[in-house]
Amino acid sequence: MPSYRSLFSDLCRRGPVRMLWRVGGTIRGRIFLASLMLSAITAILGGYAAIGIATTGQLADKTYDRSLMSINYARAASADFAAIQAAVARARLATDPGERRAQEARVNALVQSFEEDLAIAEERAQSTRAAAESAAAKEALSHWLAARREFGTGPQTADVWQALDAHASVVEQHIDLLINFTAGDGFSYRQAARALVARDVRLSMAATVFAILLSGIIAFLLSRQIVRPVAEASAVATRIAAGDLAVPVPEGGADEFGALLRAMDGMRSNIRAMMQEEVSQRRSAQGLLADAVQGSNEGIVVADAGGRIVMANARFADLLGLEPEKVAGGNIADARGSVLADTLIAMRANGTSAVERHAADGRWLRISRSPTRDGGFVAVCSDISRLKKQEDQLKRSNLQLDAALSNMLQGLCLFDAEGGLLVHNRRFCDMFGIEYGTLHPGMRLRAISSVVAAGSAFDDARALDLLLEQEDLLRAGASGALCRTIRGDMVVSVRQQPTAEGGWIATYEDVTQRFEAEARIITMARRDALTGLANRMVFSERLEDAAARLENGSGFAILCLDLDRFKEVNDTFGHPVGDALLRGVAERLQSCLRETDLLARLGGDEFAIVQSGPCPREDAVALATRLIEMFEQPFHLEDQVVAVGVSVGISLAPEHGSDPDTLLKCADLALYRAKGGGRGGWSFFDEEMDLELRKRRALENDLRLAIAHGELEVYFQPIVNLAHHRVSCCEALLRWKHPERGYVSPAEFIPLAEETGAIGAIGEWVLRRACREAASWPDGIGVAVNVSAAQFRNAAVVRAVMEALTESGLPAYRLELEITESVLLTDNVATLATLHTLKRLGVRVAMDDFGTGYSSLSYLQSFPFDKIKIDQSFVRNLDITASSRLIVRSVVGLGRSLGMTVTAEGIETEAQMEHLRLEGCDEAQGYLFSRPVPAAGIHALFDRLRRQAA
Ligand SMILES: Nc1nc2c(ncn2[C@@H]2O[C@H](COP(=O)(O)O[C@H]3[C@@H](O)[C@H](n4cnc5c(=O)[nH]c(N)nc54)O[C@@H]3COP(=O)(O)O)[C@@H](O)[C@H]2O)c(=O)[nH]1
Repeated sequence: MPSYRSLFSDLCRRGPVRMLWRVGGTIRGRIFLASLMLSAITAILGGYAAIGIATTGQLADKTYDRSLMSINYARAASADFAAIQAAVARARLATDPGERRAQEARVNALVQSFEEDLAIAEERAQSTRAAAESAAAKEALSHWLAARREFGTGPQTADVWQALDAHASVVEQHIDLLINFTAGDGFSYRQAARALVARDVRLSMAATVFAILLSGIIAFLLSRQIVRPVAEASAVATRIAAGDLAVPVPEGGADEFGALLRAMDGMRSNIRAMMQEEVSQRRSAQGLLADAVQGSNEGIVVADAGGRIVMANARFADLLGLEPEKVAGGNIADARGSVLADTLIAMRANGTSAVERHAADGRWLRISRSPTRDGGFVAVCSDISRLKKQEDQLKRSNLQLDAALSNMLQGLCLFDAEGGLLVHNRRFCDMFGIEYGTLHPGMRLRAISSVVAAGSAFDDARALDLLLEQEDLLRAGASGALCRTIRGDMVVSVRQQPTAEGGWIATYEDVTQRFEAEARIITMARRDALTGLANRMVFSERLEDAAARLENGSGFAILCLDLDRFKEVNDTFGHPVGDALLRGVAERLQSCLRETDLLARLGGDEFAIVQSGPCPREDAVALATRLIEMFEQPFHLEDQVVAVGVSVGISLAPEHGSDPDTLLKCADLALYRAKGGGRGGWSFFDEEMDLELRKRRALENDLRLAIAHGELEVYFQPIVNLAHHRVSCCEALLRWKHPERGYVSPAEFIPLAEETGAIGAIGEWVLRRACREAASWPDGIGVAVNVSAAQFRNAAVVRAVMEALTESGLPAYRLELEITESVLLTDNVATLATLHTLKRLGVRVAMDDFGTGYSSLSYLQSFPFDKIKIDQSFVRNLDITASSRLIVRSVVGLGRSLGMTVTAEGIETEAQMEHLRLEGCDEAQGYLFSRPVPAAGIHALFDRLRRQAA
């Protein structure tokens, strides 16, 4: 229904008729209009009655209030006038002047009352004539009063009295007329009121009848508008509800019933569409079901009470061994002889619902049969041959699993998600001393513990503890491992892990042997395998402990020990003797110590002691002295008598520092000093060593940057063939020009580079430079490059050589590598392999500084060197010691016999050169020919030497 606001706006816009038409188009609008009309009629009737009552009231008021009041006052005025006349008469008759005055005053008061009463009577008078009479009465009174004053106190004659009476009667006449007129007016009003009431009664009755009639018509029209369509709609709805979806639905108007009927029509159409949809869905579902049944891998049959096949799919026909066409409409009994038909018949007879049958063709069939309400049955037949096969396999697997479980070396328990035992093996029972078979599936760990507590053959509380501990783990839902000792010394490792199904698998392994082995390994990891002493790790720990205790005021000393001549012993007598020596040394050292001291072997022939005590300095001196004395006696080892000494470096804490590393370094520096000061001595660390250490560090830093800063340069020193007086080769010698230090000797920085590892990069750089320069020299001149032992620690030297040759284009035979004994001292086997590789490349290898080491000769045996370089110390002493001359002769002879070139270093004089030439030395190198020169000057040098030779 439209809102009042919209109705009002419609009224304004479209006009009242169109608006009424619109409102009347709906039932609610019609009811609204009818109510409006009835209300209007009631209002009109009520209004009319109110107006009538008001008019009647006015008339009553005029009749009773005004007319009667006017009459009453007119009568009062008449009474006043009578009293005036009496008072005037008494005044006339009074003899007493006082009495007379009193009467006069009374006359005046009465006159005033008369005039007031008359005024009210005039005011309430309903007609002009009554008002005129009132005015006339007042005027007559004034005449009467004037006449009385005129006569005053004159003689009281009859004329006077008559005149006065005449005036008085005029007054009375007017008052009477006033009363009469007023009474007449009141009567007229009464009459008018009666007529009005009679008319209003008639009109009201007529209007009421009219209103009743109108209301009846409206009610009739409304009921016609509402009841009939409702009845029609109800009839249609009833028929639709009864399923008659073809019933015509009346069209209806624009009102609510029209909308209702249209909605019903829509509803009916929807129901019809839905029913059609459902029917089609059901049909398609039936189709799908039929397809599913036909396409099913299971044989499906529906038979009636007589065994007649109502429906069967192709698979059923196949399992029955018949053509599908022959099955449809046939009887199960017709197929007697087939396993399927016989089984179905038998199932019907004995009432079984599911069986499995092995057919003659080897197939396994599973047949399920359910009765139908009509006495028939539905049967489903599946070929379960593969399932059976899998079952067999599963059985076999289970047997194998059982066998595996029984033969497992580990105990095993499998628990489900609720903690109930699923599987366990014999080994578990054996480990816990219970009989196999006493545990049952579903048992929880607590119950298993109880079984163990009650019946374990070992009566071991720790086994019980282990299971209870495991139970805690299980309860916490945590996987983990426990390792406990049970049954005396059996170490059991329990591992508990979740399974994919939410359960747990626990394995129990006897790890006693492994445990012992690990314990041994742990001990070994902390012990030096050769001597049984503490190793570096234990030493470091003790050092840390001692350093941590420094705060309590307890100092300590570190003694670093190094054997003198150990390498010599090793090389001379072999490693077994060297090892035996080390064991003997360890024993002797240990025998000098107190229990609170710790002796460790740090590696090779290096030992160290942490000594704690109240007076570290004095104690350390005493100990160092004792240790050195201990070595005065030789060692008797495997039929060998070996004499070695020991040097001791000492640092003190906190005097020399509190940090373990610093203290160890200090002791090491002190050892260096002790060795430098002659073997078999001891030395304390001092600040000077520290200064040296700092200097060394600064040098290390500078050296690290030397290549990048372009401070390194390669010089070349010629090596001359003594037979032909020709330069056969040049030795590459590294030079470092430091911006502040000036030229730093290679004898100083090369060892440093070797210690810090910088020699790797520096050596490669020298190789490249040397090869590049040599490539520009005459073909017959080679280049010799020094290679440190440190460069042989890995195979990088081979790669570096190959790269240098490739980059420079220098043929390999023109490159000579000079190595010292120290190269072969380290890892002999690996180093020799590297040397052989280099030789296979075509590179020449020379043994440098020959004769200065202990084992030069033995090394000549182990590798086919191309050249031997006699150390310059022998050349220098040629003139001084016969031994030098002998050595030179021997080496030359040795080289010749081994087919090696022999070069003498450090030739400074003609005599030296001549001597060596006569001895048969092949080549010579030294200041006599030239000092090392920069690469830029080498060609000039070649020219000079060529000229000199010529
Ligand atoms: N691994 C590397 N070692 C190198 C390299 N460059 C040099 N060195 C080694 O440094 C040591 C000192 O070398 P240096 O100061 O260059 O001394 C060499 C010659 O200058 C010197 N020499 C040569 N002739 C004479 C002589 O007549 N008198 C005399 N007093 N000295 C002379 O001998 C040194 C050469 O010795 P050697 O190598 O044994 O042939 C030294 O050990 C160098 O090897 C480098 O690049 N890598």
